[in-house]
Amino acid sequence: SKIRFLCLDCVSNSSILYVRVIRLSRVLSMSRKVSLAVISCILTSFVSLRQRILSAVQKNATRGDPRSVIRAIDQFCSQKEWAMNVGNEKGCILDSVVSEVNPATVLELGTYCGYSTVRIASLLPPYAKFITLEFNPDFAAVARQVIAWAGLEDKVKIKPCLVEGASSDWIPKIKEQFGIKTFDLVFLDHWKEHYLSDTKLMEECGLLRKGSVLLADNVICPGAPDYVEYVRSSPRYKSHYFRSHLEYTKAEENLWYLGIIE
Ligand SMILES: C[S@@+](CC[C@H](N)C(=O)[O-])C[C@H]1O[C@@H](n2cnc3c(N)ncnc32)[C@H](O)[C@@H]1O
Ligand SMILES: [Mg+2]
Repeated sequence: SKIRFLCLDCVSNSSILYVRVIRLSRVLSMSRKVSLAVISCILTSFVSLRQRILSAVQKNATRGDPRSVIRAIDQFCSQKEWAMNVGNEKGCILDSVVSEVNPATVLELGTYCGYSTVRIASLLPPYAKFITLEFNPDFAAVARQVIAWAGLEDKVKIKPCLVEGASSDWIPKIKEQFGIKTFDLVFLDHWKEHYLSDTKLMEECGLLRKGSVLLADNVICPGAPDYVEYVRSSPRYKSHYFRSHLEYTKAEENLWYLGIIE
C-alpha cells in the first residue's frame, strides 16, 4: 500500500517522480533501479491503453504524415499490446475499397483511437465529406489528437468530422445537421450488436442509395450473425466476402463488402 500511495502521488505530479523514487527506495530498502521498475509497472496500469497508443504515435510517427501514424500504431499493437483497430491486414482491404469507390461521402461507425479514420481520410479526395461517430468521449479525445498528429486537416484539406454520440441518436440527424443526402461508403466497426439495427436505420433515413457500399468489420469474430443473415438473404444487397484475420492475430475473420443493388 505504501508503493501504491507513492505512485498515486507521482501520477498527480510527475515532476517529483525522481524524488519519490529515492524516497521509495529508502522506505523499502530497495535499489533505485528496482523501485523505478516497480513504479513504472504500477504507473502503466494507471495509464490507459488509448494513452499508450497516443504516446506511441507521438514518439514514433512524423507529424503530418498519416502513413507514419498508421505504422506507429500497427507496430505498437502487433509488438506490444493488442488493440481493436482494424489493423494492417484488413486495413489494406479497407484502403483498396476506399480507392475503388472513391467516395464523396463516407460514414464510419466506431472511431476508437482514429486508426481507420486516418487510413480512410488520407485516401479521400479534397471535396469529400467524412463523418466518424464515437460514443466514448475518452476515445474521441485521443482520436482527435491522433487525427491532428496525422495532419489531415492541413494536408489533404479533409477534416474528418468526429462526432461524439451514439450511432442510433446521430443517424436520424445526419441529413439535417451535415447536409449529406446519401453515403457512398459506410464502414461499420462499432459494437457488433448494432450493425443490423443501424443498417436498417440508415435505410429508413434514406442515407443509402443504389450503389452505396457498406464494409463491415468483424462479422465472424466477434461476429454479427444477424447482420450477415440480413444482407445475405436480402435481394437488395450484393455481397462480397474478404477472407482475412482478426487484427494483429492469426484468428480467422472476415469483412463483407456490400453494394446495394436496384
Ligand atoms: C472496434 S472499435 C473501432 C476501431 C476503429 N474503427 C479502427 O479501426 O481504428 C469500436 C468503437 O466503436 C465505439 N462504439 C460502439 N458502439 C457505438 C455506437 N453505437 N455509437 C458510437 N460509437 C460506438 C466504441 O466505443 C469503440 O471505440
Ligand atoms: Mg473492428
